[in-house]
Amino acid sequence: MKPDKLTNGVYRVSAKIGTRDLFEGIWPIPNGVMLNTYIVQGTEKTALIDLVKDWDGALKAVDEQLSDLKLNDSGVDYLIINHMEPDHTGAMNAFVSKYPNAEILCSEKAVPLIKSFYKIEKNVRSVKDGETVDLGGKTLKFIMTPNIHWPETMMTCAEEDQILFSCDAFGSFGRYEKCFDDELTEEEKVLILGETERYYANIVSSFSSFVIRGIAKLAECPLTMVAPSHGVVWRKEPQKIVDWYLRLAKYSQGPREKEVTLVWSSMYGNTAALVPSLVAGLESENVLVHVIEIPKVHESFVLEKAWRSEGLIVGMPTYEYKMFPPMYHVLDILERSHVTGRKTIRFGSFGWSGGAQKQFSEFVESMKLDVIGCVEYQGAPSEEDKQKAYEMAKSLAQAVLLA
Ligand SMILES: Cc1cc2nc3c(=O)[nH]c(=O)nc-3n(C[C@H](O)[C@H](O)[C@H](O)COP(=O)(O)O)c2cc1C
Repeated sequence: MKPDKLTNGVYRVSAKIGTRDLFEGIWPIPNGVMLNTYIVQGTEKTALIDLVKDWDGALKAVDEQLSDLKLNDSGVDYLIINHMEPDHTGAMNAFVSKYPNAEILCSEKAVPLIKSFYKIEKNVRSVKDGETVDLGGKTLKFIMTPNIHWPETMMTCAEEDQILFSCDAFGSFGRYEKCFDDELTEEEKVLILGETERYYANIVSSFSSFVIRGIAKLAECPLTMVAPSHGVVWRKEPQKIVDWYLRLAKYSQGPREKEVTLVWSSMYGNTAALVPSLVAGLESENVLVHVIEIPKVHESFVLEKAWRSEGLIVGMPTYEYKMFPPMYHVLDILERSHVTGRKTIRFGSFGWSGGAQKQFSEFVESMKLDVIGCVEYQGAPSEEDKQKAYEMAKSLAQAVLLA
């Protein structure tokens, strides 16, 4: 791969990570993910913005592209660390060995993290909100954006070129052949829709209030490009990704999309037997439903759909006096990611005592779910249970449409 030129003196070097591993050790990446590093060359100084970790050949790939830019000869004066997560800093010790005189610029909160993660203290300097550094004809301005995604997070803006280096913010899952949004193939245009929403829901959603605050702060910066550390550079429509992230962040408060996520699990088919009636009830009101079976589908995809949906239907049987364990795990993930306030139905079968509903009630409280109703039955559902489920799903659909 060759470095991608954003504009004169500004480049991206990147690695395309394959599909084998999990992102953050938890989220599947069936379409891979990009790790992007940026270089800004002024007439006097050069800065490198965010690193990669040694993952699936990323270090070698990025190193080769840096050689292409002849950085090995001219050197690097500054390493800008926007965010300390190891996918952007893992190569820090290798960087320091290669460029021992470079100054590392980061937020105040990143300084102790650099020390604890990489044992590096020398040449580390914290910068303040709004502080700038002059590279000679190119000015980098630092904007503190805490908790998008860790507390130490900041963004860097190349002022003259109006390019925002946003690290995790405005990122997407997926590998893309070319660098820019206007170079996406038709297939990639479809891919990036889901992979941006899934990235947001999986990685960023619990920090949505900070995203809303951060985006308000960015209003002062005119943008011609948004350059995140995962995904593509948004050049044709830089505002599109900002507005899209704002919409995703606002799903935390509502209104959300007038859709329902129906997530279910079943050992022997008695809980599953109610799914067609629920789907029919929703479809009778023309409400889009995402039907997902657990644990066959990873919770990453449940979170993506549940994040955008106004309605939620959860079905699971009782298992050892509690919920069927895979569904407990899914609800735990939804709760941690702040999927709150959804209009909700719960359904499921039990054998003799029940117990799933009691445990589910704890999530109702912690997730502030707006419960429309519950259809729970012993063994197989009766025709009456199915009719009740149909009517309840219809009421849910009507409530979703009114939201
Ligand atoms: C390992 C196991 C544990 C179960 N524990 C309970 C229980 O504690 N209380 C209960 O009422 N039913 C219990 N059941 C019965 C199931 O809830 C019942 O078979 C139900 O119909 C299963 O729904 P499904 O067909 O959707 O899997 C258990 C079943 C299994 C296999």
